[in-house]
Amino acid sequence: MGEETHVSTTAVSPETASEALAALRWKRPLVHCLTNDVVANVTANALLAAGASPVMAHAPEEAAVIAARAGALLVNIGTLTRDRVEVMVAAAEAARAAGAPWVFDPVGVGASPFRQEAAARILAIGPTLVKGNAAEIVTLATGRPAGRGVDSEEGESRAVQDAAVALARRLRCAVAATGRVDLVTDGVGVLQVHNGHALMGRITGSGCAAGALCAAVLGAGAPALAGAASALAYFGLAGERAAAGEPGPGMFQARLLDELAAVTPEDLAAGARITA
Ligand SMILES: Nc1ncnc2c1ncn2[C@@H]1O[C@H](COP(=O)(O)OP(=O)(O)O)[C@@H](O)[C@H]1O
Ligand SMILES: Cc1ncsc1CCOP(=O)(O)O
Ligand SMILES: [Mg+2]
Repeated sequence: MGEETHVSTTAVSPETASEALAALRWKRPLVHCLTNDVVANVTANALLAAGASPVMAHAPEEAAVIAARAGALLVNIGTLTRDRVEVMVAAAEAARAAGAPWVFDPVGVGASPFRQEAAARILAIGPTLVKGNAAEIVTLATGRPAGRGVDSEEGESRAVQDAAVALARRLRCAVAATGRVDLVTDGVGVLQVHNGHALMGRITGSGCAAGALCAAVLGAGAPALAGAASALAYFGLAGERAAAGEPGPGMFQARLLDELAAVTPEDLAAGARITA
């Protein structure tokens, strides 16, 4: 892939991130999650801790109805089945028709042709934001599987940024590629979110929670680029605080939930590290 150029965007200010969190706490958006079996519980807890209202509903009889009434929809393909693909397509179409933001998390998309084909169908509906780890974003952008299973193994590189920008341009939506530094782009500007801690990569469900928190912030009214960067800065700051004292992965996961609840908009104004 050749190198893409991007123009510099005004960095999302810590105040913008702070306002996004305040709006989330005020509006308490209903976030409909079509997510995987591994992380459903921790995702619901993360949304509740943040101040949003989660609902998990996979049944074909109701998924589209609930998606149309929710403040935002999350579509996460972590534990996909043929039936779930149909439910995801119907729910995403309903969210789009209702004008609600929806986030696509292509968990482990490089793991099998089945996931790649499902992702292509879902992406054709037009998500507001695609949020994946670096390998998942590279896979979607290039069509060549990267990563192993659901893990990234993709370092920061110009190739990841180029992939995110190319994908955003092709899909005409915002794209977030997570890792030690998260990249968020609308295909024109690129923001870097420096918040976070290495322990976040040692527990399952941190990427999935990041996608759910992005959906919550967008559901509270934030625009896609600034909203995704704000949500990732908030999550990263909670991770930094949870890692104080170097807990093991188990305690860290519990403390991460506590910190999602404890971080205030004022804390985020002081602690968000987002650059252009
Ligand atoms: N080494 C790291 N340093 C700081 N933050 C990290 C690190 N690894 C992951 N994160 C954070 O953890 C969350 C999940 O990212 P990632 O591990 O890339 O996703 P996934 O779990 O989908 O593979 C993101 O918010 C990201 O910023
Ligand atoms: C381990 C695993 N297997 C299928 S989905 C899943 C969870 C992935 O969670 P995350 O993307 O947040 O690491
Ligand atoms: Mg993930």
